[in-house]
Amino acid sequence: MATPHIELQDKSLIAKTVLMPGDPLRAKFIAETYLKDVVQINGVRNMLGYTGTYKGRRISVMGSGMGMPSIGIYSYELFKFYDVENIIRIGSAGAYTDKLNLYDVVIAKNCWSESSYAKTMGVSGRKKLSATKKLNTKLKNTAKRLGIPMTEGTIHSSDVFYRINGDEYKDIYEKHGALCVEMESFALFANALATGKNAACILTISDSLVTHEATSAEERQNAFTKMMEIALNTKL
Ligand SMILES: O=P(O)(O)O[C@H]1O[C@H](CO)[C@@H](O)[C@H]1O
Ligand SMILES: O=c1cc[nH]c(=O)[nH]1
Repeated sequence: MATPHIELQDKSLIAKTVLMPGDPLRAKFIAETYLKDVVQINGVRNMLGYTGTYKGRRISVMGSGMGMPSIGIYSYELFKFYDVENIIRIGSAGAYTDKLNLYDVVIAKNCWSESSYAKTMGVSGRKKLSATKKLNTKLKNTAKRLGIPMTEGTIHSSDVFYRINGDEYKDIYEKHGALCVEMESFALFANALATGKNAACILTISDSLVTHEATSAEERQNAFTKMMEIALNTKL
């Protein structure tokens, strides 16, 4: 059974755990760099997805696209129609505090958003949704074992990348405690709630709204390997 956005008929070809970067080419990089015995599981709209093995365990990796409507579609189809149990988003984020530097790794304890996604879906009227605690615990243990420092906290899931008021982040940092901004976790966490599945989000700082430092497009695609290795080395 295929869905409108995932062409795969045989759902057994998708692993129970899916790593989900926004960028489909980051998914391709992970498959080519880390996985063995790789098969492509999706190519619809170029939203590349792969299943392979990592240290003998089956794992899938698939792009989500940018923004909540996009990850909302892919993660719902994976949870609801392909029997996926765990989705770990591995994304890039802009820092809201000078305590975070480029390439630092952040794990979302929860995310705050202005988005109406959870309400529209009928899942929650709340503006702050949590990651699945048991997933976060395992991811944090892996990071510790690998010696990779990881900051846990609230993140901001935004509907807008280019805001007219470039200082708005200061209020969001102060009022909601959001350490950094990305654009998908709120919808992913809402879909996990809607389907009774598990979701987490690990991010690499790609730029800073405070210092205006930034990484290149190529680095965002291929160089954020610490978060990939934390997710890949976590047994679920
Ligand atoms: O690097 P990814 O995972 O795409 O994540 C971040 O990058 C994109 C914006 O450049 C948004 O999707 C945001 O959430
Ligand atoms: O959503 C995002 C992702 C990275 N950097 C930002 O400033 N925003």
